[in-house]
Amino acid sequence: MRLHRNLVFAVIDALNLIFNEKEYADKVIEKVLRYDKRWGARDRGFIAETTYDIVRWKRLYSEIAEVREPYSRPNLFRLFTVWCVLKGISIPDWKQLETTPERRIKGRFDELSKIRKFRESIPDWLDELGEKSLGNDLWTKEIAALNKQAEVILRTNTLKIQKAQLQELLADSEIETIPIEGYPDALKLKERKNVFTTEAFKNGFFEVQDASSQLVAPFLEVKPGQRVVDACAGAGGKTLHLASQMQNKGQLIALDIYESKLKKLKIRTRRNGVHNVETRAIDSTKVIKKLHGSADRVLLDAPCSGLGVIRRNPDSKWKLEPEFMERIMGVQQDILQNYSKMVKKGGQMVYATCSVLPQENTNQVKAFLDSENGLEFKLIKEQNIYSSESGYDGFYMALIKKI
Ligand SMILES: C[S@@+](CC[C@H](N)C(=O)[O-])C[C@H]1O[C@@H](n2cnc3c(N)ncnc32)[C@H](O)[C@@H]1O
Repeated sequence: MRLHRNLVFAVIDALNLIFNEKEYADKVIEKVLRYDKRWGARDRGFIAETTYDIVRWKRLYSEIAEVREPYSRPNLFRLFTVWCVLKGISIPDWKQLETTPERRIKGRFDELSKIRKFRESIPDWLDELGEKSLGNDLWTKEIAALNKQAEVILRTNTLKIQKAQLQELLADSEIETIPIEGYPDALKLKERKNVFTTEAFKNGFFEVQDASSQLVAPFLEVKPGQRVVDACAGAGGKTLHLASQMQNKGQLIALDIYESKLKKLKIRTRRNGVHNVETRAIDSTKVIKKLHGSADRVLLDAPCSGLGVIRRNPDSKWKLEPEFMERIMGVQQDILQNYSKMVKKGGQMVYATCSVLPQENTNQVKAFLDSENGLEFKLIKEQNIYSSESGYDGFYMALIKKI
């Protein structure tokens, strides 16, 4: 691979913003990709993937290069040099890239790879928490799986098109996909491509949604005509899936504490041809109280550590903090305690997270069921989805019935 100076400089700029200015990686990449309109798909792919790679392996590469935060520009180039050597890319003769002892980099890599927190490039506290929560064997496998680059998975919008038809349509735009067994609406891209510029996307024929996430809406067992509340709807990934499962019939109320996210959801409903969604921002406890005892189905896709989705958000490894974990677990229990009141007798709710930690998952459900508010509820089934077993994101979901 021949390295182009302006693309490498864009990567260094991106790393500076992510590591030193603490900006979000996805936003930074969007910004940096706007530098030059002439860059083609391969150039853009190089910038995005190289930046994500170095973010993912920040701790390992920093240890190898013996550099510390905040990173000076020469030190960011040192991280980049480590990336080149470990990828087997020959280092160009640029003044920014000093002659590097390749053998030393490879030697340090072999040595550090014996220790999980360096090999998997994770903070000490997170490695300790993972091992304590999942046990040594499962955590070792899981964190390795969570460090792999995520594939691009689409969910067919069955309100508009059937999967086979969508597959053909995408093939016409040179996007080859394969169905995934056990995930009825999913298509996996054979090769990473930008799907957002396709006519099929603009026409609302699909959404990009990880395979594990596609299991959540069906777990709630919604039926057309029901009243369904999606209580932590965000920008609506699962709301749209619920709407298609309800065949656009019935009432789907999408709630979130952020109006801005619900606005994005509205735009997506229009593209998807979804007509049965009503959004309401939770700006007081009244919003929930009004819905007490009224919903056939409630989805609690709770805010969480996001540990199950670090394949696609590798910078969250560096943003997560123990204090945040404590706080978010409090929010999760509040959500179970208060939002479960919206379920009517005989109705069902799903509590889900994109985390693999039992503290955020099965323990929260157990604490709820053991509490006074939980007395009228019964656990029907729960599922831990580990990335190391499924090959997709880590998730948890529990189906709970009000008796
Ligand atoms: C895991 S995300 C939801 C993702 C979304 N369901 C989807 O499929 O795209 C959790 C959401 O919960 C929202 N949230 C955080 N605290 C909340 C609360 N107390 N009540 C309702 N929503 C909350 C966040 O704004 C965030 O959008």
